[in-house]
Amino acid sequence: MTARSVAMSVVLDVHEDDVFANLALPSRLQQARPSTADAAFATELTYGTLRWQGQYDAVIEALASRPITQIDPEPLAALRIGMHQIARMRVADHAAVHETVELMQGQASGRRGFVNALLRKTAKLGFTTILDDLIAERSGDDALALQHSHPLWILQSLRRSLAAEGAEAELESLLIADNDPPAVHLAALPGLTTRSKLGGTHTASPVGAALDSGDPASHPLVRAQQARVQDSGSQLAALALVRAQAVAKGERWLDMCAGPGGKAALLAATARQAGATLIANEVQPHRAKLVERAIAQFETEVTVQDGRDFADEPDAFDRILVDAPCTGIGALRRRPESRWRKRPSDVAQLADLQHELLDAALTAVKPGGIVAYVTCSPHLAETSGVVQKAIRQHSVEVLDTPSVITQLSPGIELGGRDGAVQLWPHRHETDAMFVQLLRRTE
Ligand SMILES: C[S@@+](CC[C@H](N)C(=O)[O-])C[C@H]1O[C@@H](n2cnc3c(N)ncnc32)[C@H](O)[C@@H]1O
Repeated sequence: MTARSVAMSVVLDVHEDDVFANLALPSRLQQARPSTADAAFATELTYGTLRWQGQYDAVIEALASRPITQIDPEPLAALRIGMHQIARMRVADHAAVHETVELMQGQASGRRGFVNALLRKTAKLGFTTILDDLIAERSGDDALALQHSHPLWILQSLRRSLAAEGAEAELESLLIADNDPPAVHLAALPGLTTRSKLGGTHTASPVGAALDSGDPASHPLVRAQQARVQDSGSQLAALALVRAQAVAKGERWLDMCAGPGGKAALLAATARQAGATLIANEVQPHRAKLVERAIAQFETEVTVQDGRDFADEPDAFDRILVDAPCTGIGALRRRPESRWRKRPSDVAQLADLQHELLDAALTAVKPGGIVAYVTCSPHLAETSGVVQKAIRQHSVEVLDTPSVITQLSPGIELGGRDGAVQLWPHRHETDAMFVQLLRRTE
């Protein structure tokens, strides 16, 4: 398999079978065993194509004079990866066209001809010229969405979320950051290693470092299970639960939605140091297995149940992390295809589930105990909306989350948000994590 055919097969599977590119690509590369340079080429071609798909589809539709939905999957995948080579990779136009059409070997000649003609036309007219004309035909958020390859509904929900903290002017910086492949962040597991041993540069998290380059899986401390790959925003969110108030020996902690176990590992390491006990829960059995693997060294119990059922265990925990299932639109940098997969209709359904999970947590936590409500989405319906509803229904004190995060990350610049913290890729170089700490007061 060549680098291009690896990219083509992943792009096709992402659309046809809903696979995740960050899982499919490594396994395809393992089978193909390309050189380091070819692996890098395949990675850039796959992720870049998925990230900028909004622009490529607009150009394809304009040149083909028909909607994307009327183009068969194979020619569409070939056109998308051909466009990415022409638009954003250092590949000569003739090579981009020729090599991409080669990927269509075995396909009907009509399909090959169609891909060939459209890519040639793109190269001849110039991708940027075609795109600029399309952007000029639109206005306002429609134009911005095309320019930055975001679905309109996501762009508008990001706009509303920034506006809620008086920072709407930062929207374009955020859209640019969303399209920037993020640096790999490591977390030093407390009690096992320290961040000064990780190398790289320090991040916003007190246990975090950003790697300049290299494969994180071969980092000696990752191999020794003393450090993990984890976004610094996620690190801060997990540590905020611990830092919210002093930990007493013997405390019981619950990570209600733990899969695949990133925050659970950080909490388990911290719990061991502090003399607390963590239970990590996950509803999906295959994700619970990932949690078991992530925290195997900590003798932490993993349960497999619906988090909402913890409502049947009132006053059982001193601290609960509700890292709720969400649209994930705060982590677009890491999951290039996710922006095209989510629908606006997902939000209301998720917000109901998020509310039920937070509701259960506020019952299962002891009076005086802490709940951290966390999402990797800044959407107001998934963040403040869920928290406000819970506050109306429970006796809780809304804790000053910004001051807890500032203790963890002195000097961090946080926007005002009713006691909550919203992190942003463009400002903090983290995913757009939302964190709200609540103390049960009854
Ligand atoms: C945002 S992810 C959690 C990420 C995790 N905390 C970490 O840091 O690795 C949300 C998780 O919640 C799980 N989930 C979804 N519905 C749930 C439910 N009703 N009860 C418990 N977990 C649920 C999902 O399967 C997913 O693994």
